Amino acid sequence: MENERELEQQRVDQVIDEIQVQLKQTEKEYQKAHEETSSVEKNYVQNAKVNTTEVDDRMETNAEIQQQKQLVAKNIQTEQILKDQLTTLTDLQDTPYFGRIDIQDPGDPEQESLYIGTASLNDDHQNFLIYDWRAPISSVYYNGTLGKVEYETPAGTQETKLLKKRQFKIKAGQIQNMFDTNETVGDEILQDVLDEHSDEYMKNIVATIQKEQNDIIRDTKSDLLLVQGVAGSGKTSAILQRIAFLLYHSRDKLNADQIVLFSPNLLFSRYISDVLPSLGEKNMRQVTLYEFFSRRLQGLNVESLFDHYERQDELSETQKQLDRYKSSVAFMKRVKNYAKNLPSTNFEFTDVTFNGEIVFAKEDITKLYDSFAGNLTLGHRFNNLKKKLIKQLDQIVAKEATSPVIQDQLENLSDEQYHELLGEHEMEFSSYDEEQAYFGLQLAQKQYDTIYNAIYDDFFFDAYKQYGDFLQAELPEAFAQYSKNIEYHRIDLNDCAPLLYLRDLLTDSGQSRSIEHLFIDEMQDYSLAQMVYLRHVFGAAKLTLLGDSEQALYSKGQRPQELLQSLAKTVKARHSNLKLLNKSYRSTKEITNFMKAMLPEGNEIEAFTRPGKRPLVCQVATKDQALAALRHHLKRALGQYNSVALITKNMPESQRLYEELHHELPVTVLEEQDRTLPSGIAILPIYLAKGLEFDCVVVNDVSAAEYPLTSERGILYTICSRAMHELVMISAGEPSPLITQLDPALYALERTLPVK
Ligand SMILES: Nc1ncnc2c1ncn2[C@@H]1O[C@H](COP(=O)(O)OP(=O)(O)OP(=O)(O)O)[C@@H](O)[C@H]1O
Repeated sequence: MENERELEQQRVDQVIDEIQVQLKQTEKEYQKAHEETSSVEKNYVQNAKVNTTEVDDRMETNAEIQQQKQLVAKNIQTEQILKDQLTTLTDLQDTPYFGRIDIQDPGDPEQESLYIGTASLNDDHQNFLIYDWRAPISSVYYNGTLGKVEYETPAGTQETKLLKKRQFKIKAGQIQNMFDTNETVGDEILQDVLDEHSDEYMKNIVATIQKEQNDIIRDTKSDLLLVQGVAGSGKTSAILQRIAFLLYHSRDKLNADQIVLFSPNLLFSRYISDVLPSLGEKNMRQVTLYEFFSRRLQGLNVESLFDHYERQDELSETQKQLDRYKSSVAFMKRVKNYAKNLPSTNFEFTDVTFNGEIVFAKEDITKLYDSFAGNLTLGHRFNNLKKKLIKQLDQIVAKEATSPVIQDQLENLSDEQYHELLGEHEMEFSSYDEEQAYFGLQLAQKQYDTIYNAIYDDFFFDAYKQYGDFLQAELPEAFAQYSKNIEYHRIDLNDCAPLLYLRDLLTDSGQSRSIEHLFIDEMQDYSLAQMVYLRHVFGAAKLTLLGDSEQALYSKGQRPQELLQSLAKTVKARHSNLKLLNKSYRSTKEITNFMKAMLPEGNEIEAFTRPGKRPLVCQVATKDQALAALRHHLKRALGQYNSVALITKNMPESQRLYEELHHELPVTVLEEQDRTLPSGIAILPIYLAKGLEFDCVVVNDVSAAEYPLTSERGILYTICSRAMHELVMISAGEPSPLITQLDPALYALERTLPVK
């Protein structure tokens, strides 16, 4: 093997030589492109300043400017492509590849060695020096054990014989470790990766993708892919590598803007933001449910998922029941039914006013709407209404264009205003009058801009009132609270999806047909009603939903198969697929074994064999002692790890602990709008820690008083599962039954005797 290693190092050196040649070449091309862009830009600025007093001059300048503009845009694009190439080559220079497969195709006497890395590389003679990890043949590396193997290509299933599989760890161009493996992707390198301490950003996992994860990443057939995976099983990692794979697989048809990921919180959004760029791809669009609803309900304060969690404890049983109904598919069906059967006289239209005067009266709008045949679809009728209103507005504007006020403005038009009104258009006027008429109309239209926008944005229809009307008819018990909220410009989370659904159905709006893929992480936090709405919005998208029902903080999880069935029905999927991930990679074996014992069906969870300390339960007698223990462990962990988190059940507890600790320790409380993790110790409630991981997690109080109920299992489980290397739990008094019921061998118990 020593000899082999030398040979492999020689190859690495050769490939790096080639990379360096290409780097130099690309650098030159990039410089050239950059200079060209600068010179075209300079030209463009000078042209834009050309004298524009005469009409002919103005026209010519305008056409030229357009041309220059296009040229600049094209140059910038070329420059960007070259810049991306430079980044890829620079990354490859450090780690050209991580895997090798030796294969022999049927009927071919020769065997071939292929090397696999984060991007492909050819030499001048079109020899593949490195295969991209997403190339069809690369799947053999992740999937196959030695012997006959199959892999999917655009031309169909292919067969080959896998003779050797070799893994490398290469850093700064030097092979640090390499070995042959018969398994999918062997444990040793994975162990190495997982042993490392946490980082501010999540890393890509392409060198160590596991077979089950690979199946998720490369699934191109399902329109609903549901992944149910235990905490730390690589669900988030799988989605991100899947996005990179899809972008590669459909390079000509798909771009990153056509992919949306719903992420649990802003910290998470940033945490994962480096993975795709590290694979040479642009990031997909990311949004939290809160942002999504807030953008669609402008002017209202949308209740966030976090506020929603925080108020759970205050809700009466009746309110909880109402909430459950509003979250159901049945409720969304009622919304649809209501919309379908709504008589035009019950439409909540409103007056459209301009400078205090009514331009369109509510009654007239209703009459107009009523004039369209009832057999048209709702959307059609509404769109016809809009067109008609615009037409009527055009007439008002045309009249206004000849008014003395506008004529007066025309007289005093500056060059700047002239160009602004001309915009991007290339106009030729045969007479002075024609020119005046054109600009008169432009000025009048500008004046009425807000009204045009109001009509385009459906402001002549009051969706909030309409939903109130629906509630009164369908769920009168919920009406008072809803209208009080609206009065204060607020809306409960559970009202958002049904309200928007109603608005969209009645106004034929809100749908994003250009989105091809929708990903939802932490899907256990979404209600089925929200799923119905998201399906409605992203009607053309394929769905990938990832979750862990055990991490549902405030609701009971469903079994995966049942969940798939209800989701497939809800989103009307044709090819649904369920994938389970049972192996947990995040935490040490000891932490995973502790967590899994907490769950009734935890047996299915498999711990990755990375050894560490047993979780520590530190039982003390009083609150003061608990605080002292907390200080002690936080201080110790801070000296040892990159990231330490004190995770609480809710925000008030986080704030209280901050007050207790901030004089002595570098602690920061994280809020919902925070995007970055602080250095030092992060204090945060569990719902903000969703999807994140920390080297050491400290839990403030796991006493029976704090966690008396089995219904709180999800919370404790999710908190514990954020720990990679160490987990410390302080308990003021007897620990929760969720812990005492476990095999005592699973954790270390440290007791401080009560103070006499
Ligand atoms: N194949 C792999 N190779 C290397 N690291 C991996 C692999 N799979 C998962 N990991 C690591 O395990 C940790 C957990 O992964 P990830 O966050 O994707 O899991 P998850 O299932 O989304 O977790 P959770 O639901 O608990 O938030 C991450 O640090 C990730 O990098």
